[in-house]
Amino acid sequence: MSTEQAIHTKGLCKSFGKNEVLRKCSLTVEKGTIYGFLGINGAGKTTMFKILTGLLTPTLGEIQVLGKDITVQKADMLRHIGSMIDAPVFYEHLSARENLNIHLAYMGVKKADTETTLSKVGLQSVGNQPVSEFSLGMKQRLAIARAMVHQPKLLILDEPVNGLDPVGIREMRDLFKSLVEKDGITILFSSHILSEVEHIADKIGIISNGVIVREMTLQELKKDSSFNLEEYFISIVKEGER
Ligand SMILES: Nc1ncnc2c1ncn2[C@@H]1O[C@H](COP(=O)(O)OP(=O)(O)OP(=O)(O)O)[C@@H](O)[C@H]1O
Repeated sequence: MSTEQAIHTKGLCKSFGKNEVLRKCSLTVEKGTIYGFLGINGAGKTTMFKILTGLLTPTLGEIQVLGKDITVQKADMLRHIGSMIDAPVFYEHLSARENLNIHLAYMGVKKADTETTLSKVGLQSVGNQPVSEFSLGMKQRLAIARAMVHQPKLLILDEPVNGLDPVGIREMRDLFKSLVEKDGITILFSSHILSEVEHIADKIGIISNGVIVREMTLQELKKDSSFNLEEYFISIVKEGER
């Protein structure tokens, strides 16, 4: 694997019983880039993210994350990955700040700038408030804060802007871009908001029925002046159904 790749999977398969959810998936995310992972409901995005973060074991195939085999060096690797997968769960009676501190302790990180992280996601003024008093969007922001507070090299975010208002979506877009441009982080994310993907992704991957059917940079795709991500996505998905 090239050292310039943050994630590389080859022939990755995952079955739940007789249900083949991922089939021979090859996915490559270059370091310091933003990768948008697209697919209709049930296509296999979350399953892929769970495998990449060690929450699920693949049935077959190779996975390199930051140059290491995640299935073998899981504990070491998790320190360098920040993730947000499924609905975030917090200690509701504790404050946002306390939740971040618990996460840091769990990750074995002694020094971290929780204040700056809270400020980056726009929660600095409510850092002492119990999470039970947070709105859905505030919890989403806190989940993003938790994914990044231990300064990972790689962020894996399943629908990170879900539930955010238009202002929040723009703020998170700017945050993700700055994490990549200033801190050299790599981001793999999924979203059904294709306009958002078009705004920030360098590369997209489309998964259909557990198969990665396309992987292209947006730069390549936009060479066609009439390119429209929504039309492109729908045509690829329909192709896969035929
Ligand atoms: N733990 C599990 N046991 C059995 N089947 C599962 C399990 N997790 C996921 N699946 C199945 O795997 C398939 C892919 O699910 P997955 O959650 O990866 O899709 P997704 O692309 O993330 O969908 P969405 O856009 O709705 O979040 C679905 O058919 C789902 O029912």
